[in-house]
This record gives sequence, structure tokens and C-alpha cells, in this order.
Amino acid sequence: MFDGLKDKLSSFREDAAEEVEEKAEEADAEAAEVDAAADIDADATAEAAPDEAASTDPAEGEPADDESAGPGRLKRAAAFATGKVIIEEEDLEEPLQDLELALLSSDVEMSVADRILETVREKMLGETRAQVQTTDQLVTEALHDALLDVISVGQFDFEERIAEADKPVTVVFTGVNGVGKTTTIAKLSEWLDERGYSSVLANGDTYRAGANEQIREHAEALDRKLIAHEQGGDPAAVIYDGVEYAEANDIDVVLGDTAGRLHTSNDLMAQLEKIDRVVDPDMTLFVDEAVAGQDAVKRAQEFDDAAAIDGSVLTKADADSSGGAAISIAYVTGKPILFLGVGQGYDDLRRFDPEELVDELLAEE
Ligand SMILES: Nc1nc2c(ncn2[C@@H]2O[C@H](COP(=O)(O)OP(=O)(O)OP(=O)(O)O)[C@@H](O)[C@H]2O)c(=O)[nH]1
Repeated sequence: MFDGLKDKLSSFREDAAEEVEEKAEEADAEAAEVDAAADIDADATAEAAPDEAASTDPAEGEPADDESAGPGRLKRAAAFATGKVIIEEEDLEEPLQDLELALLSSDVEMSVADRILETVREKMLGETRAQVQTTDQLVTEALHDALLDVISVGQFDFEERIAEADKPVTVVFTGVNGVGKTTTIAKLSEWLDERGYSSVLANGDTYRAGANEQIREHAEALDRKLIAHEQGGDPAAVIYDGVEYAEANDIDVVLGDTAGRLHTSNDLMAQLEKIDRVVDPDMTLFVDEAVAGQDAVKRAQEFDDAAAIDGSVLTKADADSSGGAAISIAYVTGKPILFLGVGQGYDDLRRFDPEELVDELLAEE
């Protein structure tokens, strides 16, 4: 999963470690020279005129006053003497440019890439590493924290929410056509069943011909109750009926489908607002494909504007996707990814765990 991004992050880590290491070695060598010069100088001064050591002419090379050495070099020299290496802005310049390119070419949204770079810079700059610690470790830790920072925005435990909420819990799914909403509803119904929660499906997609048949197939395969109205009916009314059915039959969760719509279709987006108003769902989940990259992120924002979302589900994460949507969507919308769809089977739904994803992205081959 997300192999392209994984490869790019891996080569960034190698290049960054190499670059920083090289620069650090150069600086170490210089620092060692400065140190040695200081020793020789101090010895020579002490021998020549022990009483005048404090007033040595700066031009003669007393390190503390040597302007060509600069404060950075002196700090490095001091750190070097105690077995540390300091990482400077210039060491990171090239690796960070490469990281930015790697992220953008993996379809990571610009503001998210900026944030990641900023965190890596913050974590590494002025960092003193013990000479025994590898630079690769440092780079990996900085990248780990930077990725986790953007991926885990707003994360909450979906199962805990369901467990704690008054029943029935109504969950409505939104998104564009064909991204896998209906399949996700069926998968989630199964996921809930495995955890001891009953669910009813309500087909709020009264727009598309054949939508009832499609969701009915899933309901029958899973042996779940389906609430559906005629094509052209009011989607809010169908989901409302689903809630009443759940209340009357002691069902825990109502899973409400909606018609796939383009975020540019004003009528359908207005209908979504109506569902939100009338049904007042406990949760609205935005569904899109992981492979849609930045388009998915843009659509999530637009759907969120019409009917506030509580989280996202990224489907088709099993297909070779760039990873950009998975990295960006939570940071941009402020709402977490809750599930990943990883196949067409009913059990191909994975609870999204930011820490797990970051570990997977940074795992050694
Ligand atoms: N490989 C893969 N395929 C998926 C996944 N989720 C859904 N699909 C497939 O994507 C196709 C579209 O899924 P649907 O559930 O019909 O999509 P939808 O969003 O409900 O579509 P509309 O009802 O047209 O809006 C189906 O062939 C699904 O089997 C997934 O996680 N991985």
C-alpha cells in the first residue's frame, strides 16, 4: 500500500542522512582544526608570554575572536569537543527541497507538504546528535513526527463513539459517484456485526436507477434489513424511516446511503443539506478513493461545507495509489480518516490507525 510514496520517503531519508552526514563531517573536520589551532595557539601564547595570554591579538588566531570562524563554527567546535554534531540550516537545504518534491509528486496537498517540511526543519535544526547516533535515525524520527502530526488530526475511536452514543446511531455517507459508498456501507455493517452491533441499511440514493437493487444485493448477502423507497422519493424520508425502524426494532446503527453527486451539482448538494437538517445524523462520513489524491481532498472540503463531515473513508487503498489523499485529507478538513477500504470483499475494511500508517511508510524494506 502506498508503495510509491514509501519509496520516495525512503530515498529522501537516505539522501538526507548522507547529505547531513557529509556536511557534518566537513564541519567536524573544520571544528577539529579550530580546536587544534586553539590548542597550539594557547600553548604558544602561554610559552611566549604567559602573563599576556588574555590580550592576544585576534588577527593571530585566538578562536574565540576569529570572525572567519563565525559563531556557527565555534558552536560546532564546542559541540564537537564534547562528542556532539550540530545540524545547521544549510545541511538541510537540499534534502528538504527533495522532500518537498517527493511529497508534491505523491499528490500531497501543498499546505500539508509545507507543514511537514516545517516540522522536519524544526525537529532537526540545531539538533545535536551524539556522534554515535546515526543521522538516519534522526531523519527518520523527524519524518515520523512530521507525518504523524498531519495524519492524526482529529483522530477518534469510531467503535468507542458507537459504544457510547445513544442508540440508534445514525451514520450518513456522502461522496461522488462510484467511489465505493454502497460497498463501504455493506462492509461497515459487517464490521459492526463482528463487534456485536446490529445495523439496518437505508437507501437514501433515490436518484440513480438501479441503486435499490445494488444495495439490496448487499443487504440480502449479509442478511440485513433494507429500508428503501421508490426512485425519485425524498432521501431524507428514507433515512428517517430507517431511524424509526431501528428504534422500533432495537437496532444499534442506521447506515444511510446517499446518491453519488458531483460537488459542483448545486441541487444535489442542497439535498444533502436537507438530509443533514431533517435527519440530523450522529455522524456523516465522506467516502472517496485513495487513488483520487488531491481531488479527493478538494471534494472532502466541498462536501464538508454542504453537510459537515465527521470523518472520511478512503476506498481502494489496495490499488496502487500515491498516498497523497491519506496524508492530506485529515489536515485539510480537520476531520480524521476512520477507515480504509482495501478490497471488494465484505471484510476488506481496515480501521485507520495513523501510527500504523506512518510506521508502514517508514518501514525498512
Ligand atoms: N479494489 C477495491 N474496490 C472497491 C473498494 N470499495 C469499493 N470498490 C468497488 O468500487 C466499485 C464502486 O463501488 P460502489 O459501492 O458501487 O460505489 P458507490 O459510491 O456506491 O457508487 P454510486 O452508487 O454510483 O454512487 C464497485 O465495483 C466496488 O466493488 C475497495 O476498497 N477496493
